[in-house]
Amino acid sequence: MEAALLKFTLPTMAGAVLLSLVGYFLLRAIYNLFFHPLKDIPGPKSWSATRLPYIWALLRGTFVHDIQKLHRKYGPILRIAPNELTFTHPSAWNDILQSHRGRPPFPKDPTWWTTQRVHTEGLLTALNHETHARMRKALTPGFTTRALRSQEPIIQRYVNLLVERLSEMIDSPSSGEKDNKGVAKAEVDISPWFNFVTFDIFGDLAFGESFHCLENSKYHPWVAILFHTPAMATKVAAARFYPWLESALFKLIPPSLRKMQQDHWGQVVERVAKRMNYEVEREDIMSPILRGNTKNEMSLDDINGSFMALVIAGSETTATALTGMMNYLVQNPQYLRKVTDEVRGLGDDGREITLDSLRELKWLNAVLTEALRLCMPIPWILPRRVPDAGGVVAGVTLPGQTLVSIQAYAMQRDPNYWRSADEFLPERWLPDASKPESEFYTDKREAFQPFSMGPRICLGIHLAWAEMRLITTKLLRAFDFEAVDGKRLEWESLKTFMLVERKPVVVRMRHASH
Ligand code: HEM
Repeated sequence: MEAALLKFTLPTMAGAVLLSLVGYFLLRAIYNLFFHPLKDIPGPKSWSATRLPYIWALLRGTFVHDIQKLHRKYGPILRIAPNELTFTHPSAWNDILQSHRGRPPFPKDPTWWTTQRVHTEGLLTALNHETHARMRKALTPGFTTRALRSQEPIIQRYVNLLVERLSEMIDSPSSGEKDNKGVAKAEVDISPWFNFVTFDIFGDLAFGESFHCLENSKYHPWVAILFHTPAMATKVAAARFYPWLESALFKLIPPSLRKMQQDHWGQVVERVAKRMNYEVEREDIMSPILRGNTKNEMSLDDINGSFMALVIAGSETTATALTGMMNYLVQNPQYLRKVTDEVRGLGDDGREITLDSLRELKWLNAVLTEALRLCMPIPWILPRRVPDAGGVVAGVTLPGQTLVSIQAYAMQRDPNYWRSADEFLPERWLPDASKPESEFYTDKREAFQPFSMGPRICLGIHLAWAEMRLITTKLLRAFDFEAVDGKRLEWESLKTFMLVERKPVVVRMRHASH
């Protein structure tokens, strides 16, 4: 009798729970569509009603491209979840990220930034405005143009090593070959080489020792782990939208990946401790922190947490921009010729090419800027949370707690702002392009903020420019580059998990013919 009752009640109860859940979701969806304060903001109904399409796009890595299509359809202000909007309106940069009349910028949304369980808070993950400002003040002296000058020999050393290693590849019987005129050549996937050089530079600048990626022609095991981090962080964030599911979803992350993360954190802590325990003769990023930290502005946890994030922020981004630039240059040989002629025109008197000599080169800066426009390394500025008092973005008054983000990739390719928006046209950044007679005169340059703005503007902007200019210049002076038929990469096909997916960019290289 009892068994029969159990048989009857269990399915009934399960059915009742399921029905209540469906009912709850249905009622929420109806509320979100017809009664929510954001109900009048344009956007697809399915995205406005529930967060499921958003999460699905995140997990598939198609988020940035899906949203780009939605912006084209619905305009620059778009509802992409019940309580979340995203913008391709240029004024969103200023409205969201700058301080206004004494109120700080909108804080980062904890869903994305709450420190993962294994490590401590740092500059990138600090949500509180005062904590962020304190850390930023302590870290900034290592990233000024003055600091960069004293760091230049380190950067030069690794860029020279990059050239040497690629040169060996052309001459090596295993990777190179001879063309029908007897000239040595090699087909090289250039993409990892940009990572090798930026990781090695950053390792030396931050921890006083290289990761030896260039020497070994492969990623340091620690660096390899970093490639999993953005995809994993995306999954963690997706799980956080349903807090009651979070623990269960965390368990889906493979234990091997969790262990990797813990090992990585352990290695950051070890490297930071090692660097803090010895004096270096040259200036690096850590020097000003150690010198200026007399009142303990940065605790050891703060330093560890900040350097953990800096390794990715400081290398993967620059490598993505360089990869994108090379991909577009080999597919557009007319611009490759122009910038190559320019950097080879710097002369060859045996003296080192200095960073200062590259600042004003117009084609060099134009191709890099155009690459940043089309291949934005951070395609989506992650959501900020409107404070309780509410706020205004792009002229729309928003209730407190609304999430707001900026679609940099979509904005930088929006035909409403850019002439021939999807085409690689570096001349739009030449000085003459700002004259009324130029076809690019109407380009909306304020829509382009590759390093963001406000108190959280990229800390490494000077270092990024220095690396991009020097690496491009030295490569183009040393080698002739060419596209390889059948191996062309379409940048638009790359997925995004916070950062842009990396795929081979195969180029044919020869020693420079001049
Ligand atoms: C082309 C290369 C780079 C691009 C396009 C880039 C872009 C950006 C953007 C858009 C942000 C703002 C993200 C946000 O607030 O959500 C940012 C922040 C940041 N970047 Fe970069 N970045 C680059 C290279 C670097 C380098 C080389 C470093 C350091 C070595 C660096 C360190 C940082 C740090 C620490 C932050 C956080 C700043 C803060 O919250 O105060 N970045 N970057």
